[in-house]
Amino acid sequence: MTELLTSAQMRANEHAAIASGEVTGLELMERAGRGVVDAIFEHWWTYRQRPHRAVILCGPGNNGGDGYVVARLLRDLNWDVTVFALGDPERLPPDALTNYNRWVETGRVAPLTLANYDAYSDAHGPADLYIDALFGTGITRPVTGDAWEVLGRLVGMGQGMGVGPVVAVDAPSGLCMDSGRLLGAEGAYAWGLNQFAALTVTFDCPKVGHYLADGPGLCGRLAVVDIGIQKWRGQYVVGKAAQSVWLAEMTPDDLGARAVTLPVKQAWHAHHGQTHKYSHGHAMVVTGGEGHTGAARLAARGALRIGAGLVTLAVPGPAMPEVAAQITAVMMREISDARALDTVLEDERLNALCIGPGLGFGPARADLVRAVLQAKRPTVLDADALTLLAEHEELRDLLHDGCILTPHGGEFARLFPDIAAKLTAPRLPKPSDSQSADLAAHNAYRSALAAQTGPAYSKVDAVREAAKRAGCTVLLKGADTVIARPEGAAVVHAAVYDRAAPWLATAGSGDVLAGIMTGLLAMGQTSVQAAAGAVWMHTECARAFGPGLIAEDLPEQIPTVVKALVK
Ligand SMILES: NC(=O)C1=CN([C@@H]2O[C@H](COP(=O)(O)OP(=O)(O)OC[C@H]3O[C@@H](n4cnc5c(N)ncnc54)[C@H](O)[C@@H]3O)[C@@H](O)[C@H]2O)[C@@H](O)CC1
Ligand SMILES: [K+]
Repeated sequence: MTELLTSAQMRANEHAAIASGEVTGLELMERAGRGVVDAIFEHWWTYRQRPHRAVILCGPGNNGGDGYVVARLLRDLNWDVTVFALGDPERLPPDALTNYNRWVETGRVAPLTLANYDAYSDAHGPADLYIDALFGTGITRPVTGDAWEVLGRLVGMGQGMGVGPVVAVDAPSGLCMDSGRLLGAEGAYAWGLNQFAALTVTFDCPKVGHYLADGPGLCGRLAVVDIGIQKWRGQYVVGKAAQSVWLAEMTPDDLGARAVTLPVKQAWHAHHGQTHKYSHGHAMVVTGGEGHTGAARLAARGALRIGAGLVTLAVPGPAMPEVAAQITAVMMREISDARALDTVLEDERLNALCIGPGLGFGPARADLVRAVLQAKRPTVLDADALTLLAEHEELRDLLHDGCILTPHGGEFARLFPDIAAKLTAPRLPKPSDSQSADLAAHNAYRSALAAQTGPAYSKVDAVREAAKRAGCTVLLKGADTVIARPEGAAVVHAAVYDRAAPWLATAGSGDVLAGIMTGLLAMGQTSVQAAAGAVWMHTECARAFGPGLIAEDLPEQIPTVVKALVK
């Protein structure tokens, strides 16, 4: 799996590399700048054919330093390059200053002001390429003033004829690379979340913020450039597992994805190498009442298709005919109440449980959740079970290490309202109209904005906090799904960039996900393996099917995806 780094981890890697004496900061900056140019040429072959006109925005730190390297390399290829610099270039850090000095030997730099930028644009019209090298991992507070306004001018670039795209160096400026949240809430830039960079070129490893929240929308596409510092990765080992964030991913030739796909592979091979159906586990999915069994049936199908040896639906008596009419390989047991469920769960061979899809509400359903939790098996709690957990504190007290909670945003907010509030709160609320109209109030807002420092609270922070409180694995769904353990290990699964599958948002899709996860638990995977493997498989199935997908199609794609995986 690919590790996703935070800004602090990236800085630590860079320091370790430079401290080793094997490489200098200046060399790293040169590699970074060259990597950006190479990535641009790889994405737009026309730029390789003849020189074009570029506008480069350079910031006050090393991200700006990368920008000066790019400026020089493009100019060496006879490009017409205009650089706007934020702040006093003489105060740049040493490596960036060296590259600034090299650039000004022959190039020019204009101060980055809105007036200068607009005057240039009026005189020359749109450029062929815009490079945002204002801020990278060193961003500590919202971008304000003219720099923010000029970033707003870049929104939508690349979308008209003859208007060049934006390439972001390391990240779109203002993006918090730990949370994927744009620091700063108002203005054209903040509203152009899906129309900013066409390409973002980052270094060594992708960062967490490239995959969460606003990150993918702002970044456009993501290219990762190797600057030769892999061997210093992970020098920040104190409490490493608890700080690490991994990307759940997989391409056929992507060995990095093994940790996620291996559970699926191992389980699959084990499935074929052994003969007894009980050795592949026995999953039980609890259904809702009459007319509400579809969701649990979908989950059961997912569990069976992924490879659980046996899958049984626990069904209330009156719903038995309805279920019987619609299942074949899945079995069913009558469970009229919690006592009956207790009795059935005395069978230790039932080694993974799923409750919630279509379950319904009320005391009798809460009792079923209690029975499931008291059985202390690896358990997926989804949908209505999550709402019941939110309503009943005594049920939450029964959560154990083998549980996986799989909330979507709304369910998460019901379960962990205070944590959800931190996640959704703007770092500063938008000013009211009257505040905006009042200059003094507006300026006060501006200074409060500028005074905010540090990375924004992220979805990873939130899910880690929730997992710690719940004492079990928590998976918060979304285009950016985050899975976290109580001790802090986290996996991000992002159905973004090349893996976007918006048609996965269809009724019953979550039920299948819960079922695949339960199947993997039955097959002996740990909760993180099962959660990460299931969410990856779920998206792959959607991608394999394509648009037009309905939830029933998902389990039926599993064999195709697994076949490709184990080939
Ligand atoms: N870490 C690494 O291994 C490498 C980093 N490189 C580049 O260096 C960048 C990081 O450089 P820095 O740490 O200098 O950080 P940045 O260049 O991202 O920005 C830091 C500067 O901006 C100021 N600043 C932060 N927020 C601001 C705001 N809202 N308004 C105005 N000023 C603000 C800081 O006070 C500081 O002067 C990376 O993003 C990358 O582009 C590359 O050169 C190569 C290697
Ligand atoms: K940038």
